[in-house]
Amino acid sequence: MSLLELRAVSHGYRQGGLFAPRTAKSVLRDASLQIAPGECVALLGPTGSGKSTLGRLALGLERPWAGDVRFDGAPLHDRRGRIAPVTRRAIQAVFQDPHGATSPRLTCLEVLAEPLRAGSTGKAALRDQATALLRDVGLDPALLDRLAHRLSGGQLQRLCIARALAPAPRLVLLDEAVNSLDLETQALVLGLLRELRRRRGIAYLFVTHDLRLVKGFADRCYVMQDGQPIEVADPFGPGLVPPAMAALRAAILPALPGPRPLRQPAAANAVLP
Ligand SMILES: Nc1ncnc2c1ncn2[C@@H]1O[C@H](COP(=O)(O)OP(=O)(O)OP(=O)(O)O)[C@@H](O)[C@H]1O
Repeated sequence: MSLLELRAVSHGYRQGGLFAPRTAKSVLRDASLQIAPGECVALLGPTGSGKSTLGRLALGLERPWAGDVRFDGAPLHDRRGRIAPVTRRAIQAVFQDPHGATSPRLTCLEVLAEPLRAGSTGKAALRDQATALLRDVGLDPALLDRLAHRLSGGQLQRLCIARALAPAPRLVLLDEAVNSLDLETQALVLGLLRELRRRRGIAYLFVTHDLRLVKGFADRCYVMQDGQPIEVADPFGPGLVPPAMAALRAAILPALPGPRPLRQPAAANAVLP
């Protein structure tokens, strides 16, 4: 059984307002996608193709115009439009900008306290759990009382990962979660996410526009094409791929650009037309 399933989902946004006619912008059309427990699924696509929209539907932040979003075999929202607390805790997210996702006024402990508070009693127990979470993401527990915004970008993103882990989720949406990091930190954080998945059996929906990040990280891969996620069996192989995937491949620059063909020098005695 799928952990997360989107079945023939259509969604978009109302546009216009006071001085412009109200219209509907369609973003997802008959979109379907499944993630099994413990699976890492990449969702690729160019900017504006609807990846984050699909992610927000998976988190239950928005409800689709049509179709179903199901978690663990049951509708994500009940008939009154609410999400069960246990499901809410089971689906967490890490976004691109760790500074925007944390308050500059909070210490690392306070950032972690909110998701931990629901499950733990007493200050000492909370501190112990926060310490364990920092260790899990490779951060020194001595940072616990430091203001979160005094951390480096890579450290702060690790703290956001720790916060997402706090409610023991079964699915984590990684929405461009490593894209703002430098290449070396990207590799370290991807390694950490891979290790956490192995240890905790978490499933990931890995949203990115960077095809290079998918290799060796995701089990399966979808690309957004005309409002639908299309599964691509081998994004790096020689077979045919959807045009959106071909464009993402073409966007990857060679690591070391090859030598350019030399121009033929004009002959000294060339006859000009
Ligand atoms: N709240 C909103 N109101 C109106 N339009 C929106 C809203 N959110 C997204 N859109 C529009 O929906 C389309 C898809 O946006 P979305 O953010 O899902 O794409 P994306 O593939 O995640 O892009 P990016 O890689 O740039 O984040 C875009 O045209 C965007 O302008």
